[in-house]
This record gives sequence, structure tokens and C-alpha cells, in this order.
Amino acid sequence: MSACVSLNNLQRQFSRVTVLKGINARVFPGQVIALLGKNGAGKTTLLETILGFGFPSGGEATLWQVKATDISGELKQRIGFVPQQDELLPSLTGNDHLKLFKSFRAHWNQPLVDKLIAEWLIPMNMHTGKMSVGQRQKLSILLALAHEPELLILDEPVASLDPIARRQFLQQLVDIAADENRAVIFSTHIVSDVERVANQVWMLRDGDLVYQGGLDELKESFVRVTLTFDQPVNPKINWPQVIKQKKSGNQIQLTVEHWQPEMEQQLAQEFSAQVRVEYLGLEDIFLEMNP
Ligand SMILES: Nc1ncnc2c1ncn2[C@@H]1O[C@H](COP(=O)(O)OP(=O)(O)OP(=O)(O)O)[C@@H](O)[C@H]1O
Repeated sequence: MSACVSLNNLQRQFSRVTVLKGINARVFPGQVIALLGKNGAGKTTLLETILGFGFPSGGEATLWQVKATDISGELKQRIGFVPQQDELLPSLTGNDHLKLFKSFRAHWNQPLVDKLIAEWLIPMNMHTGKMSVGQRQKLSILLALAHEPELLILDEPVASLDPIARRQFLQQLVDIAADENRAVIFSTHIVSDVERVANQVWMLRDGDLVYQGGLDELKESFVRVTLTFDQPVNPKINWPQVIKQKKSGNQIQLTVEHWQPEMEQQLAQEFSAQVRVEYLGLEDIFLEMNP
């Protein structure tokens, strides 16, 4: 199966600030990727560069093997995008937007549109300039879903949605995820949503993708380990997998990445200590990886 997105040493610089520092990644149909990172980590920049909004300073982003900045109108039909700040026209109503978008889409799923309008209670006759932020966000999402894109990119799509709409929207993502021909990348700060719908995680830190892989693999490979000694000691634990260590009395707490189960016994033997391993939830992993 070929990748719908390929990032090869992708770099992006604004003035003298390097925001993306050489990112390598692939997106395959069937993947639902949650893009996580602190404010300013570069999530929006990454999503926009994938979409060909602006040229990379180095490397390249390709969509279906075509440079993102060169993609044809035909390929654009296969993409849906929800920007962080919506780009709706305030003097048009929701229905006007539907008509406009439908006019340049080759495919349009009207039953899906009707269902989402009813479920999300979008006031389609209202000028979008008068809609609430959440109503505008729902409309933006609707417009990105209606043509059933193969690649859906969403920049913090749920930030302004109420809990009910958020659930309904996440259910849509789950439905899309069930279709093996489609891929989703969405940035978010809501870690519980990631656990609900994503099967892949990209963790962006200061412009570097410090983790990319399955959600379950991330949880298995990132642990907190407590070493308990018979008496207060001060051993040097310089394993490369240990990214943080904190001493307290006769215990040392380690944060370990790339964890392998056999490391439990290795630690016990090398440091003559009792070893307790604690698997972490995604929120704790995020906090540990983004000190
Ligand atoms: N056009 C631009 N010119 C200069 N700097 C920019 C530009 N766009 C983004 N940046 C800088 O790039 C960095 C990353 O911004 P970006 O919006 O990609 O982060 P983010 O991870 O999406 O943040 P947030 O979670 O707050 O939305 C920030 O320091 C920002 O100031």
C-alpha cells in the first residue's frame, strides 16, 4: 500500500527561526494520526506545509507522490481540511457555503450532510458572521467531510465544541477510521480524545517529531520505574533510555523510553535493587516527554 503523505527531511523556517527541523514520516490509508505538541511546537506549521501552504525551507512534503506545493485540482478533491481559525465568509449563510462548496466538489454525500446538520444543530440559514465560534467550527468540519476526502487534516477541530458535539464529531472520525481507504491527521490538546479515536501518535517537540508510531506501542515503550535500595545510595544510572531520574531517600524514580520487559531484570541485577514498573496514561507520557 502506498503512502498518501510522505515527509522527507521536511524543514520550515520563518525569518531566522527554524520551526520544522527535518521531519521524516509517512501517512497510510487507514491511519488516524493524533498530532500532539505544546503551544508553539509547530503543529499548525506542519499541517499547513503538508497541504502545500507555503514552501519548505528544505526537504519535501508529497501527497500521493506529488510535491505538496504542486498538487492539481484533481488531487485537492481528495483532501479535506479544517483550519485552526475558520475561513468562512461572514456575509454568507451556512447554506450558501454548502452550495458554494458543492459546486466545486466532484463527489458530495448529501445524506451525510443532512445527518450532520440535524445532529449538530447548525443554523444553516444564519450568516456565518453571526454564528457562535462553535457553530462556525461545526460548519467548517461539515464542509471538510461532505466530499468524503481520502485525506482529512484537522487543526484542533474540537477546541470550541461542546462535549456533545465533540462526541458526535469523534464518532465521525471513528466511522472514517473504519474505512481503510481514508486517513486522518488531527492536532489536539485533548488527550482523552486521542485515546478514543487515534491509532497513531505523532509527538512534535520544538520542531522535531520525537515519537511517531502506534498509540499502544507508545504506552508500552514509555514507563516510570522505581528502584528501591536497602539503604540510601547514590548510584549513577546512565542508561541511554533513562530520560529523567529523581532520587528520594532509598528510592530512585526513573522515566524510561524504549522500554523492553527484560530491562526490569537487568536493572534489578545491575543496581541490586527492587524494581517496580508503572505504565503511564497518555497524558502523563505527554507531560514527561514535554518537560
Ligand atoms: N508566518 C510565521 N512567521 C513567523 N513565525 C511563525 C509563522 N508561523 C508560525 N510561526 C512560529 O512558529 C512556531 C510554531 O507555530 P505553530 O502555530 O506551528 O505552533 P502550534 O504547535 O500549532 O501551536 P498552538 O498549539 O499554539 O496552535 C511559533 O513559534 C510561531 O510563532
